[in-house]
Amino acid sequence: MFASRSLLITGGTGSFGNAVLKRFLDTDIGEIRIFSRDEKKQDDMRKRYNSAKLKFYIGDVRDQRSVEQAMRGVDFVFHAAALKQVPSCEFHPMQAVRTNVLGTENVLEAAIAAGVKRVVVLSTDKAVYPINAMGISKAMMEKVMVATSRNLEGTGTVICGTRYGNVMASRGSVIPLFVEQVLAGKPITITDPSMTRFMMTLADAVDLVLYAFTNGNNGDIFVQKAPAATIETLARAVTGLMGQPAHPVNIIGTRHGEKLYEALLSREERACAEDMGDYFRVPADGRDLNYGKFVDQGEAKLTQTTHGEDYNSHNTTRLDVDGMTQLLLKLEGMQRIARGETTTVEEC
Ligand SMILES: O=c1ccn([C@@H]2O[C@H](COP(=O)(O)OP(=O)(O)O[C@H]3O[C@H](CO)[C@H](O)[C@H](O)[C@H]3O)[C@@H](O)[C@H]2O)c(=O)[nH]1
Repeated sequence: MFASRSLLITGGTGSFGNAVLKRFLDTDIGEIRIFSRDEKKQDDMRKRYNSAKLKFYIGDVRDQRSVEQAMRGVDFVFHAAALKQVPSCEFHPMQAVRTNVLGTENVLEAAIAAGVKRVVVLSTDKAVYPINAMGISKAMMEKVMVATSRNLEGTGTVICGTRYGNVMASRGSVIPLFVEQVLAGKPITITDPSMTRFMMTLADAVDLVLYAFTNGNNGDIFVQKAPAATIETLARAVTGLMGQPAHPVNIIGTRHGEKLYEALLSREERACAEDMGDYFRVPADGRDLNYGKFVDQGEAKLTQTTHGEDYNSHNTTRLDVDGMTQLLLKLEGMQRIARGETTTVEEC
């Protein structure tokens, strides 16, 4: 399937890029291009993988020329470059617009011009009913992807997207923080014990992108059906695994820009989504530039949304402490923590 093909990963030095790489390096893929701003991380990757298939491109999705240069001769693109931190986007919303919205436009335009066959853009549950600048910019990114996809007839390029929830133990996230707090003998800081989050492993995130890559039509957005847990359950599972079930807890309150629960599908999308087993597919709501569906045509399916529910971390399968513990044990870092062999749990 990939024989002699070229794959470009924007933001490829991050944990997602590394996880995708590991999946692809042993296939018959011709080359994998890592595109990012970070020369130090690129150098680390070059040494770590020591593979002739890997090619490194210093650039920024904001810089159209750097994107165009990296795109020449590419067959497939995974667009992971983004500003993902809620607080920094909240303070610098235009930076989120530049990277997440305009940067995505640059990537899509360059991909179409270079005749790339398939592009998958990565989004987040925070783009659904967004309340913070990171989520709003990702929601706009999705709109740019869908609008661009309507114009692709005759180009041979297919672009689609994925949304995922919290990737467990990603850098700077709550699981490594809880582990650190337990090891330092400090109380665990819980925002709101009843807050829920979808729980996905990095491997799940890669599977989802590969599913979209294989099955996506123009403008589709894919989400994975994922379980969720309350933060209280998560904290209990972490402390239990570390042999400290009675570790003290400090309730600190909800942080700015944060929701009680996240949604992977809005009510309106859920009414139109196709159930693909482990995944939902949200098709683009118009395949051409006829605005009728937005102006003077209705759709019976959408009427259901009056009564329907979104797909969110409060109404999906709920993990109890045992279930959460089993999921945590899928992470190698967490297995080592449970055995007392290491002090760091971060993925990659
Ligand atoms: O000290 C803390 C910190 C966090 N939390 C809670 O733990 C959950 C997860 O928090 P994270 O900071 O791990 O994750 P966020 O949901 O805030 O956002 C994360 O997931 C996003 C995707 O949805 C982006 O990838 C983002 O960069 C990443 O930080 C939240 O309910 C939060 O309230 C606590 O209880 N105590």
